[in-house]
Amino acid sequence: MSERLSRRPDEVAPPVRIAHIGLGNFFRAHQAWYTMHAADGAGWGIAAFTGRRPEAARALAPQDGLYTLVVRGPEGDELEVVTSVSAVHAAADHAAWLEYLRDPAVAVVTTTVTEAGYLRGPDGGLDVDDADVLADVQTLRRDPVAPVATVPGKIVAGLIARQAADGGAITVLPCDNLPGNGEVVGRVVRDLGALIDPDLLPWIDENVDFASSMVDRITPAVGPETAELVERELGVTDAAPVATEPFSEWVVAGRFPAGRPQWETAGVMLVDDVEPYERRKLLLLNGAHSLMAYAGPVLGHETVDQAFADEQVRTWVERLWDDAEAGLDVPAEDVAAYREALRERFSNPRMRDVLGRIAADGSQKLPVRHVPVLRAERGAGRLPQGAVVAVAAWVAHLRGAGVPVSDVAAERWQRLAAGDDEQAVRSVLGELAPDLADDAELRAAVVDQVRSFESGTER
Ligand SMILES: NC(=O)c1ccc[n+]([C@@H]2O[C@H](COP(=O)([O-])OP(=O)(O)OC[C@H]3O[C@@H](n4cnc5c(N)ncnc54)[C@H](O)[C@@H]3O)[C@@H](O)[C@H]2O)c1
Ligand SMILES: O=P(O)(O)OC[C@@H](O)[C@@H](O)[C@H](O)[C@H](O)CO
Repeated sequence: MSERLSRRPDEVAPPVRIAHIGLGNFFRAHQAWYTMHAADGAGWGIAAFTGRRPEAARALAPQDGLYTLVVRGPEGDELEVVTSVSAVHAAADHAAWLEYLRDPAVAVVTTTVTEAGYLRGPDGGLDVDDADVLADVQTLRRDPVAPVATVPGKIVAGLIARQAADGGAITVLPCDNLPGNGEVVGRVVRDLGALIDPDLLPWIDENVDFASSMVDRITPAVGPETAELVERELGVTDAAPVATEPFSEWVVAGRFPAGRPQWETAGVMLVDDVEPYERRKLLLLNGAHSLMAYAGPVLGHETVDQAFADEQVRTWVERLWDDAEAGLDVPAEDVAAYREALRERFSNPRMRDVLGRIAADGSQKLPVRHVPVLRAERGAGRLPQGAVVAVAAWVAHLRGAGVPVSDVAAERWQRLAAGDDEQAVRSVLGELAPDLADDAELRAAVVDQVRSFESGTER
């Protein structure tokens, strides 16, 4: 067995200036990589906390935060050891979290905790009925430095600690696939802050910059072959390697009052408004991903490249892209180039991006990836066939077709989708977008498609 990957005695970890929650694969393939490649990256270390379970921190701590990023091109792999993660902590290490947030040198908090991790209620604000949120409210009212469990709870606790320590201004930069992710975080943090201490809100308004970002780099779950490859190629044991694709984009809008790495020198686009980029990515890439995640397994496919090689699936995806294009505020030639890049990215056979990864938490994703297209196209009097297939495939998935359901709100949505298919489609559409449930032509198209998925007549 080879030696464990770790820093040599002369290799100093960069000083911590970023605190991150969600030590998953994507953070390690994306934000940590950009930070390392920034011209001033040697001055920007990241203290990364797991979101819930401690395993990722346990794997990375003996490696001093180092891990190998395997970039899987269609022809071969490139390996690189990422050095920007200076410290790793389990989610439960709340004292360490507060200490970083008190430190004026820490200028940015980033998050990758999935769409569900922000705990939004039906109106987009904090879900104040959620048991974990309620528990955090009680805890923080009792003792602002006591351990809390939710992401909004941790951010609020950190801001309370920073205010008390006079740590100064800071940026919170979410990196999850959510439109207006900065606004989303700003809202849940303020909602929670108001329940703990109304005096916190003016401090937040003055000192906290909620920045937004569009993030893009397809990063599949990691299998054992990745560690075997690292061992073979680099001659070290790495308990936490990550595999990703060559393509990468990060578009960021924020004020960064306490500073930030020179991310633009590593290819990050700093803009005033991320919305057009975000919309393009969510409707085209993520919309197609979700369509394939529900429809692909019904047709016998396990991975994105297998599904995309199926002529029927590809036709649906192209149709979905046609449907979405009308609602994009991006020049037509950019959309054409983006679609062409997606065709290549989805066809990369070496990624082995399993559809089950993408299928999780559809209840958080369809409202963002498909409902805007359904609304816009129905408003224009057209029937968007691609979005119809995506919704129908999700309904069939909730009813037992394809990969097993894994969703934070599985019980509620499976209940809505159960029983008579016409009623099921009406209920699911009504919950996704009440205005769409009254649309008989749309309902009929979705019902037809659900029936063909369930009867196997797609083949
Ligand atoms: N993987 C990708 O291709 C990709 C690309 C762009 C954006 N993203 C964004 O990154 C997120 C994470 O993807 P990943 O590939 O790193 O997944 P992952 O499974 O490797 O990591 C998920 C991370 O989220 C944390 N988490 C999950 N639920 C949480 C909760 N309720 N509260 C707190 N933390 C929670 C986990 O602890 C873990 O750290 C995605 O949901 C997406 O929004 C992923
Ligand atoms: O990460 P999620 O769960 O929001 O969505 C699943 C995929 O669509 C997503 O991870 C893409 O791979 C990613 O957004 C590409 O940048």
